[in-house]
Amino acid sequence: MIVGVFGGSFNPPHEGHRLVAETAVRRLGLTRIWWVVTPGNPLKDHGALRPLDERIDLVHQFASPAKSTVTAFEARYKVRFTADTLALVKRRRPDMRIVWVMGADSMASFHRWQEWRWIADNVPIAVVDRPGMTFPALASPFARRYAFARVAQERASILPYRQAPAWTFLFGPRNEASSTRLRNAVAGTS
Ligand SMILES: Nc1ncnc2c1ncn2[C@@H]1O[C@H](COP(=O)(O)OP(=O)(O)OP(=O)(O)O)[C@@H](O)[C@H]1O
Ligand SMILES: O=C(O)c1ccc[n+]([C@@H]2O[C@H](COP(=O)([O-])O)[C@@H](O)[C@H]2O)c1
Repeated sequence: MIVGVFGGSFNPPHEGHRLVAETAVRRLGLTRIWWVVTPGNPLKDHGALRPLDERIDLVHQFASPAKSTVTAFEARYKVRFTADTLALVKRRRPDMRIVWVMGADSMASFHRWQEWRWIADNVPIAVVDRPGMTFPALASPFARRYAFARVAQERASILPYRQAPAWTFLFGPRNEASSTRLRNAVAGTS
């Protein structure tokens, strides 16, 4: 079983998230993709964050792509940092191969995450391109420090079988959608 672990605020979910999930399933050959709805990104202001239950419902309505599982286990197990989330999954499900899935904007600031080197050293990572974020991601401290561990996107399907550190950057169709933009549109500020 090969699972893509795709964490997000999903505040609200949008087509960009769907593209990330579909891209990861197809190009990595995932058995399932878990949409892990965070109780709150440790680096973000939570002022505009909708309640967890509401975001889970929205992701459920939205995460129709085949092979999707929507989960709020971070809240259930009281973990918030991704390193703890991934350590928990590895401990509880040693039978599974996992890949951390994120967008290029997250890769650009990945070096600010708690224990980011532990994540990179222990879990293969797949990054999906995002408009405006290609260069910041590929010039990031993560990309530079782990340049030796990059897997060419043409070989992305071997990533789940590689010992970490291993990561790939998936170019391809991109989507402009953003939760901030959707929230601002609802609030009438854009
Ligand atoms: N349009 C997109 N293209 C590629 N990746 C995306 C896109 N939108 C979100 N992601 C990725 O999905 C994950 C969850 O993102 P998140 O829920 O923060 O959405 P967001 O649109 O970036 O939200 P916000 O505008 O509130 O910061 C992150 O890994 C992020 O990089
Ligand atoms: O662990 C961290 O330090 C950390 C810092 C920033 C973001 N994350 C995780 O990255 C995922 C995407 O977050 P977001 O808010 O951009 O959707 C989500 O699972 C967050 O918990 C994790």
